[in-house]
Amino acid sequence: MIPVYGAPLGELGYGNRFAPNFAVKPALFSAEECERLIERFTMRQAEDAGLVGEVSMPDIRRTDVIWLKGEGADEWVMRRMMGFVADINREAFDYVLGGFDEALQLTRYRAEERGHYDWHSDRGGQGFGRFRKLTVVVQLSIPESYEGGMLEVNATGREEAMPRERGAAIVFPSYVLHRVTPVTKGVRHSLVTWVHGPSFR
Ligand SMILES: O=C(O)CCC(=O)C(=O)O
Ligand SMILES: [Fe+2]
Repeated sequence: MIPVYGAPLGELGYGNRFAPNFAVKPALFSAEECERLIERFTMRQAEDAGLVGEVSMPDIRRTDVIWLKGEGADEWVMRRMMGFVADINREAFDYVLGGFDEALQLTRYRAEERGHYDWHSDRGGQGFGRFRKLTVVVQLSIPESYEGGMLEVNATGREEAMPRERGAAIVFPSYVLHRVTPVTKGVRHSLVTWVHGPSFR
């Protein structure tokens, strides 16, 4: 049973006992796997598989990103995500999903630049951004190794802090507002995946 946070409402007649605002799966990735992904930032000059990008909208967002295509040496990451999303969607969200139409994002937030990402929704924008239905964030860093950098979601008009445990996956509908507060000490890393599909109906 996948733990689902956000009150289960019981059977209300729509065939979905949970319909959660978000869900959390502890330890989707092991400590070693998180470390392996974080290392990509130190190897980045040698990268040829991953696309490397800097994001410049510093008021809204101050992060470094590396894009993983989920192929070759990174295929295991995509496989883990696909299996997990299939399970959590079946158990909790029950959305009609199509696929993983964008690269996976490795994100780094550094205290020295007050790394952060202000309130936003992942839906909209261009291309496949309009078809995002679920967002999955994996906490890659050791919680004690950084301060600030809280992932918060606001699905109901109330801000809720997400767990920080290393390897935990947090899933929410991509339209839900969320943010990462400024990192004030150390570095926070995350892995972000979007799942796409046809419009809600
Ligand atoms: O790093 C995170 O926890 C969230 C990142 C995010 O919201 C995004 O890249 O859209
Ligand atoms: Fe986001």
